[in-house]
Amino acid sequence: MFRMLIINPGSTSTKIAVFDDLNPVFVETLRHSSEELAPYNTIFEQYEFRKGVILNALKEKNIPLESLNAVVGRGGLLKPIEGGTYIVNERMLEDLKIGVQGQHASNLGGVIAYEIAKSLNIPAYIVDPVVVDEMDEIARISGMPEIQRKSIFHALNQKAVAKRYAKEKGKKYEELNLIVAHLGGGISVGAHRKGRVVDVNNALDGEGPFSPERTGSLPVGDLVKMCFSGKYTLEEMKKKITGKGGLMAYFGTNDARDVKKMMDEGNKEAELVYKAMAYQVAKEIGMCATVLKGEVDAIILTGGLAYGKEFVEWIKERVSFIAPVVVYPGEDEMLALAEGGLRVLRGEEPAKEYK
Ligand SMILES: Nc1ncnc2c1ncn2[C@@H]1O[C@H](COP(=O)(O)OP(=O)(O)O)[C@@H](O)[C@H]1O
Ligand SMILES: CCCC(=O)OP(=O)(O)O
Repeated sequence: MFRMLIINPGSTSTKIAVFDDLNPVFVETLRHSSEELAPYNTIFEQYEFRKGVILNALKEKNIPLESLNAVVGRGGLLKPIEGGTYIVNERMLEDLKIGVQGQHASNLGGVIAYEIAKSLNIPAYIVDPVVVDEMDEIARISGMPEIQRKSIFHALNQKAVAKRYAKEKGKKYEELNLIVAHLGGGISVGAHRKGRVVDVNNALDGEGPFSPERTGSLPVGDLVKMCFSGKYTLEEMKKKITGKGGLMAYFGTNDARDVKKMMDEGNKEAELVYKAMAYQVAKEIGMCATVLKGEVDAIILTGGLAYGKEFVEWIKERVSFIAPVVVYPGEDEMLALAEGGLRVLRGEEPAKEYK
């Protein structure tokens, strides 16, 4: 039996679990409000806070660190790589620390996993990081030669729920065409063609639907004017797009439940913006249907926002004509991380090396 600590830092939460093989000993989601994270200017500044939260959870559950055989973290903004389980090595650590493709909480997954594992002399892994890249060449063309579209998305959960759906239908993931919308702090909508995510919006950096804390795509001309208005620094503009965009910008909260409450209390702006977020998700799903030439076996809605019944209904009413809609609220990421770690610990596959 192998005992693994699983670490999954998201933009609005830290998810922690301990698995004995594939049996969860405990799984916990600690949500972080925007106020709680406000004092930290960079993701890396959150290191001690997030690590502390993880070590406290282990202490509270009376799980001795020495009982662990490996630590598995959600992987961050590395260079584009193929999916799979990677050993955390020095080169990866460096790229996670500098944020070679940007800043996101998942960068801390590998770093914290490495630090905890190092002190125990056990291995640290990451699985299917947010930079898994299976995009078709045609999808990379942006319309401006200097800019290429990038694959940055909830690869771990999108793949995990797509495989779960396939299993439930008695099919192979590689036999199906699926559209998966991960609705979390960031939102990504991916076109999965026969087991490959051939197109997906960059969920981090100004593409796709707006989300609890991101703007998604914006009218480019207006954005350029704002950038050159002299009112904002580069850092301020970046924060407006990622971290302080979307629901945060309109209402000062990244918690969709707060916005729902405002809507229920009669706030018309809250209703309009919450509905607009669902509208943009539906439009993105429609785009993915064209990528798959209309041959779509199912549309899967997942992530924290998929717990919102109205939110799901607003999407469904616009996309149900494309294919059956299946809802898996929350995520399957913790089990997917444990599965990825265990395959390597059991010697079923070698850990990949990040170069
Ligand atoms: N019951 C619910 N109804 C509506 N939204 C919810 C519910 N539970 C969580 N959420 C929203 O889901 C979002 C976080 O999703 P999650 O997938 O956990 O994010 P991340 O992993 O990116 O931090 C937050 O905006 C949160 O308010
Ligand atoms: C960086 C892409 C994945 C993402 O947006 O994750 P969160 O929703 O956890 O912020």
